[in-house]
Amino acid sequence: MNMVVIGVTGMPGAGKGVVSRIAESMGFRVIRMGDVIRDEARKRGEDPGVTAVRLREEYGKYVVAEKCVERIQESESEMFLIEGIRSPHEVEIFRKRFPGFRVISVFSTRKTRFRRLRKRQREDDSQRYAEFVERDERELGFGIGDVIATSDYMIVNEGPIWKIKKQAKQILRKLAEKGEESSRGGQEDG
Ligand SMILES: Nc1ncnc2c1ncn2[C@@H]1O[C@H](COP(=O)(O)OP(=O)(O)OP(=O)(O)O)[C@@H](O)[C@H]1O
Repeated sequence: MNMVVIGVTGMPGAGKGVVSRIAESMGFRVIRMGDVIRDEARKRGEDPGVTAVRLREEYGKYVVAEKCVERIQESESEMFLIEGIRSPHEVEIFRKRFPGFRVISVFSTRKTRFRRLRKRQREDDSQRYAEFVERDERELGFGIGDVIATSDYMIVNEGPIWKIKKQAKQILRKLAEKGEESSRGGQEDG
């Protein structure tokens, strides 16, 4: 089977994690760009938001994507899902390294996302709307809007959770099958 590499993008709280967990249950190896940054932030004793910006300043805009490529190349798996793509430069890297790379974006309104994050309460989740908006702005500054606008698939996640799970499963199954077809010499549809 040919390697299948899929990227997932979306604003904070949109539901990327839900898609990743479905992918994991289908046998995908999930690589979280946020974890790459959080690991580094922990080492530096910094806030992950600060590290995200500094890493790019210190090593350039490709650094997080390059770290993900390394993790993929070191792995034995055949199917990968990269969660948390934030810039068109990152997409460029993955497209170059992995032919057939596809991007799925997840969209939810700001109102819905804030409500979800307030409930989730992860270390970098804000209880204050102003902080939440600041985080949104930071992500938009990386060019995530362009990645969403040019994605190959879009899931609108405003309904019940089973709905996004079902849609994610359908898309992932299709992309996994494509990987199998191309390894048998089938045509890719571009
Ligand atoms: N359709 C939904 N209905 C109810 N809860 C949902 C739905 N989608 C996501 N959630 C919940 O909202 C929270 C945020 O979703 P998730 O963690 O997947 O977002 P994310 O896009 O990965 O955000 P981040 O970039 O901040 O990690 C989670 O607790 C998740 O379980």
